[in-house]
Amino acid sequence: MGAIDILGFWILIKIWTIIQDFILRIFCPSLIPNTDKNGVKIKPTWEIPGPTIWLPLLGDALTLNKFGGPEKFLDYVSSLHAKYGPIVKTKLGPQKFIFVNHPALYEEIVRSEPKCPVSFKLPSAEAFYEKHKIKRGLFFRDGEEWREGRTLLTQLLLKDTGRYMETLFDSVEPVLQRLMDNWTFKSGKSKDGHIQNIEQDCYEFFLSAIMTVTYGQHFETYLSQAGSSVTTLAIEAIKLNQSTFDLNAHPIQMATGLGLKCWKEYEAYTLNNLTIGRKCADIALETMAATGGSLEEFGLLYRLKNVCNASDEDIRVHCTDFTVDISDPVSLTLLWTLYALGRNLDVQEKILQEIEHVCGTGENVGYNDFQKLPYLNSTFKEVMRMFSTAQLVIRKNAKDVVLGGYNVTSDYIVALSTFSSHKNPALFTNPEQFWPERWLGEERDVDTGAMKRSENAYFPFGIGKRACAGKHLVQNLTKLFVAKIVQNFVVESDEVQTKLKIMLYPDGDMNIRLKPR
Ligand code: HEM
Repeated sequence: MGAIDILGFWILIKIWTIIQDFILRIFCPSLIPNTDKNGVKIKPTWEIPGPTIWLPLLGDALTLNKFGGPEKFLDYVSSLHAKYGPIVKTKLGPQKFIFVNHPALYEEIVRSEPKCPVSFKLPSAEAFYEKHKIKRGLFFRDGEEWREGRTLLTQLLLKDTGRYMETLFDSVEPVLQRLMDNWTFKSGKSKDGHIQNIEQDCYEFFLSAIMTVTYGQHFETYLSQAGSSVTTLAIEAIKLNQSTFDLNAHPIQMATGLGLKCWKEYEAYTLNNLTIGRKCADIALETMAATGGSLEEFGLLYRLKNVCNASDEDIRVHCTDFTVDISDPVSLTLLWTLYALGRNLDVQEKILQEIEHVCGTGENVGYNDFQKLPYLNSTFKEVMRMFSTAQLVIRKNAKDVVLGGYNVTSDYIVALSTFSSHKNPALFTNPEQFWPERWLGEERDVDTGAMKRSENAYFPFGIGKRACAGKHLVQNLTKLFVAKIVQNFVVESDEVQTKLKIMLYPDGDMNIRLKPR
């Protein structure tokens, strides 16, 4: 074979490779072998391990059903990781999922985030927006609109949190005291200290606390002028959560098209919430304009208007989010906190001893004390590890991304489960044990001495650029709550299992008993 023949053959092969690549790129883009910047081959999406999908319409829904259906979704995800490893591909109904469960993969997700990561919205929220086009806060924003809102909320809630936060949290003290009085009364009425309707009490406390922080101590006047009350908002928030769960268990087009009860309820509660929230913000804004106002009197509203220079429309939208849209994760966190304390009497005693040592017996614990209360801080971290109410962090990518050496096409949503990660025995010693001490030092493997815990495996408030903007607020509010509880009561609780209803719920009645100290 002469040199010309070899060259001809080589050219033919090259042309064939180009044609093959062209055909694959058009018809099966996920089959194209790719390489990363170090020349390492990137494997196609279909090579990601996962259950074989025999029924394209159902996907792996039958296996999920074997675990107990959508409420046991987290157990299903953990079983996939146990069987297939830290990166798993599956399909449930029409939705394609990639689940990841390793700190290195979370880091990759954060590293490859675009300037404005796209938010994941539940189908119910998308359908509501499609129909009503009401402007919403950060959760519902993307692109530049999100970036502007995020900059505003970062300035408001995550930066310069010293003296300003102290003032805000001081204003919560009377709200907390009212709750203690209510629970002292309720526990006295029952033989064993059982607190009736504790879930609603947690919602009412959170709503009162966040509204005090957002609008100042006169919030109840604005709320009543807007046509509602804390109790009504709490009851509707609980009902809204149920209808959101019911609605998302159906194909959304079917639910909206047939006007199913869950869609009608969801629509009515959401509309009502948004109307009340916006009215309340308007009334508070008018009152502040008329009186001049101060941080002590008008809380975040004052700061939004006078320090952050936010527009009235932005103020309406964000304050509505804080006050009528975020009650579920926080109220449930308070409930799980009581549960965890109730199962661990020794933890309550240690927190109380620490408080008495640092602040004195019976003294109010304030925002500035937290840095001197490491055991209280660790207890909060441990509650959020074991009972992280937002159990799934979801990313919807606008473009294909590379994860764990695989190309992940944009038709998949990428989901991280705190349930799987926070209970991974490779990363947390005895993960099923409630043990605040783990956060006080390093966790090391008993046999090898190697570092065990990875901070990156812990993400109760999400990861990357879209991580929770309200995390400081929640941390501090919950710590005030815990301090007050252990100063006033001994908490007891009966064991319950968990279930997923968008958020992490108790699977059964939460029996909390409070014995006054
Ligand atoms: C225990 C209570 C809470 C939990 C567990 C929680 C958790 C989360 C999580 C997991 C995300 C998504 C993060 C991601 O996708 O990576 C998020 C986003 C967000 N949270 Fe929270 N959150 C809580 C309370 C709050 C509160 C009280 C506020 C406001 C006062 C708040 C404001 C927000 C906002 C505005 C976003 C959207 C951020 C964005 O898209 O840029 N959260 N939260």
